[in-house]
Amino acid sequence: MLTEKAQAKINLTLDVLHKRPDGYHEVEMVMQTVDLSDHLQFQERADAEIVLTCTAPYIPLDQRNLVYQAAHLMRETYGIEKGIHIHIEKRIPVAAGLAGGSSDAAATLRGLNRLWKLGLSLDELAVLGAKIGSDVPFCIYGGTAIARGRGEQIERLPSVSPTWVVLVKPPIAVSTADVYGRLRADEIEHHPDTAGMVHALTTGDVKQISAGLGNVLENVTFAMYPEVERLKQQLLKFGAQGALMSGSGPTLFALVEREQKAVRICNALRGFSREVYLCRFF
Ligand SMILES: C[C@](O)(CO)[C@H](O)COP(=O)(O)OP(=O)(O)OC[C@H]1O[C@@H](n2ccc(N)nc2=O)[C@H](O)[C@@H]1O
Ligand SMILES: Nc1ncnc2c1ncn2[C@@H]1O[C@H](COP(=O)(O)OP(=O)(O)OP(=O)(O)O)[C@@H](O)[C@H]1O
Repeated sequence: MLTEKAQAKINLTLDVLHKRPDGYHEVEMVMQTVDLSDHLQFQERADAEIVLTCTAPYIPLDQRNLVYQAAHLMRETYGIEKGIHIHIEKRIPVAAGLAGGSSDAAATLRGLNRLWKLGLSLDELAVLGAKIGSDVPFCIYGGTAIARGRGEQIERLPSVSPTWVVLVKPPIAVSTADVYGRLRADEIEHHPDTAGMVHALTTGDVKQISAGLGNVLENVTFAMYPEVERLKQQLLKFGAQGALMSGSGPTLFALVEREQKAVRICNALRGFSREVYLCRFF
């Protein structure tokens, strides 16, 4: 049996440049993985089936699951007829803006590449991953990177110091397509400074990184779910230097310099939310 971890991601910046003729949005985002991860186990089967099991209920285990799509794509592309059982131990909150499904798909591509001894590079896996979803290529590499295009063009950045991250997820699920669908790309007033964030990351200074956080999807999700904005205000009130919504939301995060302070913020948040996580850049 082979295992693979699937890390959650946060968007330190998320900028939309314009809407494209193909319906997707041209983005520029600074992405970072954190050490909150799903655990996947791969076991070969004697038949030719793709079988999924998952610890979390309500997640589809058929073609709708991105893990199924990744396994199917690998078999089709490389003419593999072997069956596979993939067990997903879910720890990343679902429909949260943390790329849980995308990261599971990326881990499946990496895991099957090893299991079936295909010898593919990460760059080759990222090209396959883009066929499944815009966030999948970044999840193939993990770490710190700038994503451009519809999110699939990845420029990897040097790894940064393992900053503490407080995550809090309001009890709602947000559809990424809905949020992009409501965005008016030509009416965005404040674009985050991507280059500034890349520079701030090189200093490792949490204050400077926090000051540069920005996500143009925040206002769209806040308008749909005002409780997300209220929770962001709570996070700031509890002493976070900066806070931001990740991806299309609704998860919010704050970067914190010292562990003790991060623990204090988590404890304060637990009075308001059942889903609070303490993790680090990974
Ligand atoms: C919000 C982010 O998670 C930030 O990292 C990503 O931009 C979205 O990545 P994702 O969930 O992997 O997105 P996909 O599964 O490729 O697309 C879901 C839907 O989001 C919209 N979408 C996605 C990416 C993009 N650059 N422009 C878009 O308009 C499209 O309506 C698409 O149908
Ligand atoms: N392996 C998977 N894990 C979780 N959800 C999955 C998976 N495969 C498909 N899905 C479906 O995808 C939907 C979105 O889940 P996911 O957790 O990937 O969202 P997300 O974290 O908001 O992603 P992103 O940040 O890329 O927009 C869920 O409603 C779920 O039914």
